[in-house]
Amino acid sequence: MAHLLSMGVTVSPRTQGISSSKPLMSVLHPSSSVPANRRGRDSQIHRTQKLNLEVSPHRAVSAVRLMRIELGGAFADLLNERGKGSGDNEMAYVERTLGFRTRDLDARDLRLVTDVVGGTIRWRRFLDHLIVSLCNDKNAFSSMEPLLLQILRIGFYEIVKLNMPAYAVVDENVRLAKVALRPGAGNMVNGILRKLVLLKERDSIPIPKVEGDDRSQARALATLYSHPVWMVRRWTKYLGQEETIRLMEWNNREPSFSLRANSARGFTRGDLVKQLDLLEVPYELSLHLPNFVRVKTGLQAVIQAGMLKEGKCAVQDESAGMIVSVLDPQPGESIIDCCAAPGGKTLFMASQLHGQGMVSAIDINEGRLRILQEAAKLHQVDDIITTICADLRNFVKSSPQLSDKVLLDAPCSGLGVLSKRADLRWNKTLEDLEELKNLQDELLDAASGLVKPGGILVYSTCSIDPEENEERVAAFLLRHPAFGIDHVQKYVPSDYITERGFYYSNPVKHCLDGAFAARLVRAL
Ligand SMILES: C[S@@+](CC[C@H](N)C(=O)[O-])C[C@H]1O[C@@H](n2cnc3c(N)ncnc32)[C@H](O)[C@@H]1O
Repeated sequence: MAHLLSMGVTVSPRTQGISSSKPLMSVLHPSSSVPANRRGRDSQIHRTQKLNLEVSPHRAVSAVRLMRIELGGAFADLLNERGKGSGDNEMAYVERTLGFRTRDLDARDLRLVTDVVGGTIRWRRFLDHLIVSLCNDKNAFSSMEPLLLQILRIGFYEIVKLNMPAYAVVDENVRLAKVALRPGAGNMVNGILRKLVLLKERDSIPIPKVEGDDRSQARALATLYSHPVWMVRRWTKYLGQEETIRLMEWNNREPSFSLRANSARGFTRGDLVKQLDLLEVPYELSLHLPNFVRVKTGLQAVIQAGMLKEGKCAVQDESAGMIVSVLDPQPGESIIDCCAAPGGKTLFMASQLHGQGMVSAIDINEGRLRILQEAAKLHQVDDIITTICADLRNFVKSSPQLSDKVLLDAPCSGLGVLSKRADLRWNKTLEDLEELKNLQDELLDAASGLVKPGGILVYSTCSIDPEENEERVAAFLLRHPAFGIDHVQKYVPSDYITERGFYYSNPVKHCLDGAFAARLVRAL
């Protein structure tokens, strides 16, 4: 289940003359790869010879992970069991990339890697603004080699945002640059970081001023709160400047997570709470969903205790859980989940059928669908889930099957989950949004063809953008007069209901991910 949480990262490659398809090792150390047949035989000697006890492990691991994310389009996997929980896996990357290992990561190092990688990605625009401001030669930034840039970003983040002891941060990052690159790189890191420390001591870090016309203000806010300018402009238009700032502050906070006890395995919220107590993981009970608890810290302990792997619980935001509440699955019903993978909502819906009924889970992505199938077995709901790998738009043409309830959890911009998906803000463009809107319309048309007369169609997204939400529903209703809005008052708390009777969770107001759902009923 942990991979359901993977943070897909495809930050556009900052190529700087380096092809993103080249392995990182060949980029940094072209001659140091070890032939596969020698690796086993020499591994013990190799491990000891390459061990570097001077470099701080969390910084080496963070720098390499940031490189993988930015150059390789790798997955951040901030919560992935293999990515984060296993120091061995990380260390193999470090060794392949930097040419040495550090001592193994302990629990504190692992927490620091999560904080530093997530924070450095979130604050990238702001950190780069500071780095550019402090470079003597402005070209130095644009031509900076990728590893050096990541080391600088880490140092800046640790000093400015984590308020870590400044001179220790300088020393550690200088050492990393010297060992991983060359002495000259260490000197450069030393010069820039020391400048930053001085400015911080004098309280004169160069902060952009929010002034001038709308465009200049948006640019300054985008730097100050580290978001793309287009997002700031768009949100200012819909929400006003104050709310936009609050939203960006929310997106920059460390996210909290919710766990859903898997009732299909007979595991209750009471059982979950007992286990969390044993693991000393602090939690709050969800006010709205009986199977959910919120955890701010300690998710790693839950993962390491094997609770996700055993299918006892799943990580699922309450905002996503309430989309299932809007659909309101009942035992005996036939449900089609049109864009199902990796299956968070499919599994929750299936658990509510108590073994009676059927969920058909359709998705175009075979790999993600496989994750769903495995999770369904773990969660002991595989007997009532059928997976279908298809483009929904084609599936509907060939399928005569009509269902009681249809969920279309549409592909969307993800603008409601930027606090959890640290990198997402840098991957999305305004053009993506336009393309997505067309796809959402086509998928809505297709999904509506699967609803039986009197049946329910739920359209949902994890976006806070009205053009992906209310506007898509309004356009759909114009095209499909046989459908009407079914007010969600019976299904979610009133605080989450919009004027038009849709479900909407607002990150700033509800301290959850942003999500939207419309419940539409087909005339008899
Ligand atoms: C927002 S995600 C679904 C998340 C899922 N409902 C959950 O709760 O885990 C959107 C999904 O739509 C799928 N998708 C995109 N285009 C599709 C299409 N034309 N037909 C079917 N599935 C599609 C993607 O592969 C992706 O898995």
